[in-house]
Amino acid sequence: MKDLIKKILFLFSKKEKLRFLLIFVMIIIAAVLETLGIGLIVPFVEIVMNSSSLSDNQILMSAYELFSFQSTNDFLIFSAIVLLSVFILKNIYLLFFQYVQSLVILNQQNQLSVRLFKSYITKPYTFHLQRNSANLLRNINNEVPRVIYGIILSGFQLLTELLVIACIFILLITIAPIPTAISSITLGGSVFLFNKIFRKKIRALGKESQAVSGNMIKWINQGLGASKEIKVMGNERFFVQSYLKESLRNARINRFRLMLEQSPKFFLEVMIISVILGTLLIIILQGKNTSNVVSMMALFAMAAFRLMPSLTRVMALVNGIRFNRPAVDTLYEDLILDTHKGMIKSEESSKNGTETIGNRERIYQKGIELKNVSFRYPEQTNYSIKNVSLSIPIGQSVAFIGESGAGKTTLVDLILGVLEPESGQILVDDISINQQINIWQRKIGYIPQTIYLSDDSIRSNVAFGVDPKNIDDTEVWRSLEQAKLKEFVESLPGKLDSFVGERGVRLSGGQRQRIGIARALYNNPEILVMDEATSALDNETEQEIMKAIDGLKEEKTILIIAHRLTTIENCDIIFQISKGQLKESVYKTKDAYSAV
Ligand SMILES: Nc1ncnc2c1ncn2[C@@H]1O[C@H](COP(=O)(O)OP(=O)(O)OP(=O)(O)O)[C@@H](O)[C@H]1O
Repeated sequence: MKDLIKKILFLFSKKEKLRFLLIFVMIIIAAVLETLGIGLIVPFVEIVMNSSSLSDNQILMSAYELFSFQSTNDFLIFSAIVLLSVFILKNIYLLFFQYVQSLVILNQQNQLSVRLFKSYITKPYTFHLQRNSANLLRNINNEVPRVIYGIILSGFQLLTELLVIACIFILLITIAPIPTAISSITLGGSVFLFNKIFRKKIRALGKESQAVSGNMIKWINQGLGASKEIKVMGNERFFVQSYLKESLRNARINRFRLMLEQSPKFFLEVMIISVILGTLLIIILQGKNTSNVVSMMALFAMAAFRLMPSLTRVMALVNGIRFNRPAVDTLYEDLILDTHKGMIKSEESSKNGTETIGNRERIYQKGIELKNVSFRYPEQTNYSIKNVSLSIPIGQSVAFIGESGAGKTTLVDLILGVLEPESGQILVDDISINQQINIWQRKIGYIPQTIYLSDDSIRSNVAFGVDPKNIDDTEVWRSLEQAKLKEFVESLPGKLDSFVGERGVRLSGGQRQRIGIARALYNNPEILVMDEATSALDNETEQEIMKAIDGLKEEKTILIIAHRLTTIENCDIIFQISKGQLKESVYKTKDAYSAV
């Protein structure tokens, strides 16, 4: 419990917590108004049924005298107006409360989802290598609402119900201490036992439900994501069956959960009836007179009538909170990791703050230098890069070659700064890239092996992640021309506005690759990094693009990972990588040689 509260408090800022406190206060006022409304009906009905009861009620009598009513009927009309006004005010308040509650709750849900998305998108690349995107999607879309509704809102409702129960308990214990004490112990004990028996099961179900909902998204993602391969292989059935299996697990969990939600009601009814009967027997055995017994009976029956739904709700809410508990753990773990990382990052940037700002417009002059760099992927024992030292002078074009799995992509990812070396240093113009990561990455145009295209226009795919109102069409056309795609785009009826389809399905493999190249060139980067970017192209197109890239050689530093010798024939330096190590360096131009 303490741990749960600590984690919840961590998830929200001080301002957000205050907003929740406001909701809680408003819930209590709503409960008081609800009770007041019901409470006022009883004396009103009493006066209607029997006007002489007016003189028995001190409060009513003083109101009667204060306003100097002439007859009971006048007083009745007045009471009816008061009662109606209380109900109108109460309902206006409740409407207002519902509005504030949905405003705060939905806003909080929104804020937490955005915070989580931001945290995922800014996490190190290694985080994404280890986590399945289906689970991240589930956390943002399903787990956040589970925390907001299943924990926060349920928590407030639980507190309100406990408050009501406490009030009724105080009332009962002052009127009939012994029967109340005995019945409370019996009832409380059995509720405690019931909870103890099912506590672990509910928590386990909550955890399982979390895993299952992630798996369900995963199977849909995989099935729809590889629809072509699946069609060709004809194994649609496997994916449908795998989804069905998870979906059935989900149904079983929900069936269990619903049973556990419903069963307290039946369990409590039996318990309350036994307690009332037991209490009556105690009262009778205590030898009190019959009229006293009848009024006690009425009191206990009324209390039971009010307590029953409250207790049922308390148990259902406690179960719900337990079921949804794993969602808090997941968000907490993902966000606390982010906070620590964020703290390190902000410390680093403040340390180098002056340098970072001062060099925003800097142009690299010397080169990139790797000093004894080693790297291992998380949870791996083998090093993917071992003790690599090399220099890349600015303005040179460099090729990385080597067998499949040699470590070329890993080495380039280290230079890009998306992976961090376990040991060694990567310097650009004698400064570690860690200390200038934002500036460094802004200077790079990167073309990966597989280009991710969004279901958007060619314009937005080339100027990827740029606000549409800031996109410069001249630059888009310029980069399309450099990527040898201008003619094709000009031939399309929609030109730059043409949509490429999900993951670019409306384009050929080569066209997709060239959009990727245009994207990397859009910002006119100083450094161009190509990871087998032309491997999907036919020889002729590749030659054409490489010619265009060669044309950029004067102004850019170019890093290319390539398999085909034709791709690298014009490079100044060739680094051969083998089993994570630098096996050979070939310097083809005098310039490159002297610069190293
Ligand atoms: N996310 C990862 N987790 C664990 N090991 C990885 C991961 N990515 C790559 N590796 C391993 O690191 C080594 C180097 O991989 P890398 O992708 O850098 O090779 P490569 O030379 O680019 O190969 P290719 O030419 O086939 O693309 C390989 O042994 C690979 O299995």
